[in-house]
Amino acid sequence: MIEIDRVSKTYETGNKALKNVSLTIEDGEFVFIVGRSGSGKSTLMKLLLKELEPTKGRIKVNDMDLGRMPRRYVPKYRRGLGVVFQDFRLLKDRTVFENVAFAQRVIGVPGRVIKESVPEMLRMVGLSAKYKAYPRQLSGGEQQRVAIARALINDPDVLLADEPTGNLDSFNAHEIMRLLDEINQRGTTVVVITHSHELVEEMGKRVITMDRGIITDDTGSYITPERQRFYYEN
Ligand SMILES: Nc1ncnc2c1ncn2[C@@H]1O[C@H](COP(=O)(O)OP(=O)(O)OP(=O)(O)O)[C@@H](O)[C@H]1O
Repeated sequence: MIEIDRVSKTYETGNKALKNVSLTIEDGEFVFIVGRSGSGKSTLMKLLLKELEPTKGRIKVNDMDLGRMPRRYVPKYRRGLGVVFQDFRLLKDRTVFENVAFAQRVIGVPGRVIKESVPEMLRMVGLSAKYKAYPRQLSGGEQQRVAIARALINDPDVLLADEPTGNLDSFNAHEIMRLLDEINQRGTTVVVITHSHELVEEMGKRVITMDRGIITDDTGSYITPERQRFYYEN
């Protein structure tokens, strides 16, 4: 569960990126975060990744209070989250297989396990045939699938995706959304930041709208506003 409790973030420039934002995302939810440029979406993502610290308020992920997390634990915490970006961020000089395997190698997963886990993950994202290819030999949609496979290989509870379809055409964007939905059906909590109204409407999921640092709308949630209020008042 992700619990954001009265969080504000003011940058050194005086820019108030988030103003007293409270939000709960339950295990297993699929949530879109939308809002125009500068509304605070990426700031929220960076706070969740503990790349930034809130100016005020508290963030808990799976009952861990990020503000009290020892520095040495942060890399391990981040590895527990799957992250996907608009620009894929693959290793250009490594194959598809190696890009996914790398995430396991760095945490010391034995080679014999990787030999089984990577092909299985590539099957899940529909890229079994391309395991030997290099990123430059793949389409944008395929590169994003590799990035998703890499994000999921260590079995995170939460997948955070920042504009995952921003560089894709409409067909590939739909395919990636379908894949994220499937991943969510398998039990992973999925949080997607996007500008695409079309995709958001089609998916029929919870949509959190941000504007100038506050949440202006939260629809389609299976947590009622009453429950949210109860939670924060108790
Ligand atoms: N490092 C920074 N220093 C100062 N101000 C910042 C910094 N990063 C973001 N901001 C400001 O904080 C506000 C929120 O920015 P943020 O990047 O979170 O918005 P966003 O909703 O993700 O926008 P976009 O959709 O364009 O990515 C903006 O006013 C932005 O200019």
